[in-house]
Amino acid sequence: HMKVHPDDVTRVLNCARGHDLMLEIDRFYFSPRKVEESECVCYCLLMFDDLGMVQQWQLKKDTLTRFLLFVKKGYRDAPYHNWYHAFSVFHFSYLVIKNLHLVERGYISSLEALALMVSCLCHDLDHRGTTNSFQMQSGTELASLYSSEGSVMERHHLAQALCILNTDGCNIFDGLSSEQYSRCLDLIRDLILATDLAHHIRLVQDQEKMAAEGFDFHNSQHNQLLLFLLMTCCDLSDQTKDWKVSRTTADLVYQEFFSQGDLEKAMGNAPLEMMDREKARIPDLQIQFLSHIVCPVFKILAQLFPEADCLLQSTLKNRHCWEQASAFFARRWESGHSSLDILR
Ligand SMILES: Cc1nc2ccc(C(=O)NCC(C)C)cc2n2c(-c3cc(OC(C)(C)C)ccc3Cl)nnc12
Ligand SMILES: [Mg+2]
Ligand SMILES: [Zn+2]
Repeated sequence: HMKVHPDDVTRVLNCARGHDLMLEIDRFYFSPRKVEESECVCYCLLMFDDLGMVQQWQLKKDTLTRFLLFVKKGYRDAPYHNWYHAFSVFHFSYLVIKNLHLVERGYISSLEALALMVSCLCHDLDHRGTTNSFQMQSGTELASLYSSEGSVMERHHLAQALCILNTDGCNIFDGLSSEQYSRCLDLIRDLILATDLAHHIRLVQDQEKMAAEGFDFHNSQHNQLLLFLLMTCCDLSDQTKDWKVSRTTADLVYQEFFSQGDLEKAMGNAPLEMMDREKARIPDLQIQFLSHIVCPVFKILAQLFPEADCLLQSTLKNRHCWEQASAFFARRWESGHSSLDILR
């Protein structure tokens, strides 16, 4: 099983001591993928501390450090679904909590903010770079464990998160009351399961209705819909950064998709066009993904929080870039070139 060396904990704690947050790390345009891998865990500590979470929830720094190191080790080196994805999703939860003043304004409780941050860190633990339908079609061991309930990968990510929390010296919630502890685990369960795309698609109309009506602080359903919306926004946050980040991320996602497509072909199954490196037209697929999934989500966020309008604008700008790339790509595609190198 995974192991974390005590020297690793000491090294991170020394790095965090007297270290102040990197300039502008708390701005929406900051890209967490710029942080050195060896400094990520230290920055997680600093972000928890910056939001007053360490103080408020009596988080012990060595326990939190050990937990973070286990989470980091719990990710595989898939092209996209790796530790850097988890770190960047976590960083975005820090950004929205801090910049939209979600707790001070009473949109979410401090416990919900803590659960959101921890869920972001753990939400894709031990991802293999393949989709839920791939698990089912190829009858993986995860499918045999979870396929009857659906959300196969998300149930595995949750199981891995609970396993780390139950590892000696990693229970960051041992300063919470038993009632707060069970509430926090319920939230983490709901939030990680909410990262299943199918779950999001079922909820998005209710989230749009909530944004149109205006957030009702006395409606617990609005509180829950907002938490799921925030989770999805964090999971998609690369698309709110500049074009280079947005395009690079798409590259990584399609590396995973095309590897899955190759596997499916080798198994005699026909992959989705999106997963078939011979057929997929990435710019057009990205225009669809941004139009149908990404921009609608950040439109809802911007309707609820005017400060978030810059995020919506970034996703629209990135979609425009893909539209220009698509026109250019179509011309090159016709003349036999197929890689994204033309966009470099
Ligand atoms: C750049 C980028 N392109 C993507 C292109 C297509 C798809 C895809 O699954 N299309 C299937 C059809 C039915 C829509 C996802 C993409 N994607 C994600 C992503 C989001 C996820 O789910 C949430 C977060 C709940 C939306 C889950 C998994 C992933 Cl990989 N993250 N970045 C990307
Ligand atoms: Mg996921
Ligand atoms: Zn994710």
